[in-house]
Amino acid sequence: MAAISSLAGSVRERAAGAAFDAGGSAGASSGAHLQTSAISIQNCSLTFGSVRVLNGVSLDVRSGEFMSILGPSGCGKSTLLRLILGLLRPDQGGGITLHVPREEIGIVFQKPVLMPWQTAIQNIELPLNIGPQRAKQSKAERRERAEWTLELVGLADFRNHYPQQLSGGMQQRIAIARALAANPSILLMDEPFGALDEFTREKLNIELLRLWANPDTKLNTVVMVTHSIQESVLMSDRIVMMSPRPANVSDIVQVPLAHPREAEMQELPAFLSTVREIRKQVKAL
Ligand SMILES: Nc1ncnc2c1ncn2[C@@H]1O[C@H](COP(=O)(O)OP(=O)(O)OP(=O)(O)O)[C@@H](O)[C@H]1O
Repeated sequence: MAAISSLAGSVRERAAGAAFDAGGSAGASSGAHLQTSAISIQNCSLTFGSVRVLNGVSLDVRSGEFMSILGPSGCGKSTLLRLILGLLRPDQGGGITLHVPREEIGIVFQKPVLMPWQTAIQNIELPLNIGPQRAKQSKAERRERAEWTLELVGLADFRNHYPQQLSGGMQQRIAIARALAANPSILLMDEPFGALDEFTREKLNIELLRLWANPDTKLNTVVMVTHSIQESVLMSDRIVMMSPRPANVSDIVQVPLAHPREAEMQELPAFLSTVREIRKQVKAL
């Protein structure tokens, strides 16, 4: 298995579904595989004590898409991910419909949350050993799966290193490998690259897109919370703009760029105009 940084050759063709015309009128041109729903959020509201956080949020995440969620700090983006995960329940509204089994949803947080006393490979294996995978796979199969994802994120040479012996970017790669080890079809990511320097961040942006497109993984749909407009445009098919709290979906922006994405695309007029459009909307919020 090649490391993710060299997987460009095995990228699954997403261009058919995501090659939108430069004018941005992509709604009708997206491929059929993007039209079925992976997650449906129907008119969900949520209040913490006296603070109303989400106010009638409705959103359909399409199967096969890369969706980013942008919005002001504290508006409820992480809360929305926790609703999808079933860690919170809406106190009003229709609810959340998952169109895949819950165990097919993986999560990556801003901080890698690795066990400092466990090596890279042990950290990846941990959820397999305590989660539903334990009953489904033998110890040897779980180890093999963990080794495979470690290789997938390009860190096979660091399998016996402890978290404190790894850089921040490497630790986040381990967290991504840990999420992928359970073979999710949907990955929820809460500011996964927010704590990284710009260079590492851009590198991991592209690596994640390669993983998403790699046909050897089951990963199909990604929902990523981010504070970076550039990152959201570089990576996403659609960007959900949330309003300030009590939050609602204020707009959904279709990104007029084809896949596979490359860092150099950030110089394209379509990239720059989308960033400008979103920046204008953020100012107006
Ligand atoms: N368990 C909780 N109990 C009470 N209030 C909470 C709880 N979790 C979140 N909140 C509040 O809900 C609001 C939304 O929080 P959330 O973390 O979802 O925002 P966010 O948009 O992800 O913020 P940021 O962009 O700064 O990470 C905040 O006002 C926060 O204080």
